[in-house]
Amino acid sequence: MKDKLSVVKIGGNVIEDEKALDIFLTAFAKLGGLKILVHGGGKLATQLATRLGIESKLIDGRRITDKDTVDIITMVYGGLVNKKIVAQLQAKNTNAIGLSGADGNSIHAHKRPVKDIDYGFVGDVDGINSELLTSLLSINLTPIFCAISHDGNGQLLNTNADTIASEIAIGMAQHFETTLYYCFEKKGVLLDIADDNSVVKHINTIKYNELLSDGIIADGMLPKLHNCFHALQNNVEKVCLGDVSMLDKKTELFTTLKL
Ligand SMILES: Nc1ncnc2c1ncn2[C@@H]1O[C@H](COP(=O)(O)OP(=O)(O)O)[C@@H](O)[C@H]1O
Ligand SMILES: CC(=O)N[C@@H](CCC(=O)OP(=O)(O)O)C(=O)O
Repeated sequence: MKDKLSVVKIGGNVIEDEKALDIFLTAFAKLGGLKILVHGGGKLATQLATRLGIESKLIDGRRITDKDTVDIITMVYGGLVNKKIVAQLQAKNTNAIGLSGADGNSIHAHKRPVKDIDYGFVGDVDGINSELLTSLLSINLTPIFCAISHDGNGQLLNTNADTIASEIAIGMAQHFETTLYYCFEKKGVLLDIADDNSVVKHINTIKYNELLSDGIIADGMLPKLHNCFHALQNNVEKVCLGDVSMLDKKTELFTTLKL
């Protein structure tokens, strides 16, 4: 029998709100068993870029990452957001260790090839160092990942945090019975985006295709669910989407995805 592992991705709107972040980190600290946290911080990167007079360009939610932008995301994701989360978890008695994909060669990627669009320094993940993560977990450290990978030739690469979370879950699924949680500000996948309680509780492949063709899934939810099914197709046991009460088991109202 494999041990259980939870890989949790925290959404951008939760990171931005100090109170919501504190509530989330309290729930994450209390979560039993082995766990890994993944965060982005896209909106904060856009805000810093604006303050520095650098324009942000996103296509379908993916950031065009030129040389200046890779510096900004390193400062914001790898620095500010990652270290704040680690410090706050230490205060909640969780021995967290902050990592980018370059640290311990934990997430290896290659620069996305230019097709119609040149995304610049954006990485598509080749694989994760599951042995390193297993060792860290075995000495009671909780890895906290930002949305940065590396190419092995000295280049840091920007990688969407939802993708980092699903790739970590896939890589770890060979060692652990892995559940992937996407924790954001909504209660789950909603049938009606204006109705917070219209949660679709169970989604399988057939339901997923129905929701897609009915146009119920839009914006950030499109790549998120793509990542979810990619994880399920690659040995991840279960994927759940919901707000913080999903994590501290205070509600049954969240979305569970299975193939
Ligand atoms: N059917 C849906 N149910 C829930 N959220 C949806 C749906 N369709 C689109 N969304 C949007 O997807 C967003 C979550 O994706 P994203 O903006 O990438 O956030 P995150 O930072 O949490 O990854 C929600 O804030 C919501 O506005
Ligand atoms: C390539 C790419 O688009 N990377 C994302 C990484 C951050 C992220 O995913 O943040 P959220 O989860 O808060 O949206 C970006 O720079 O916006």
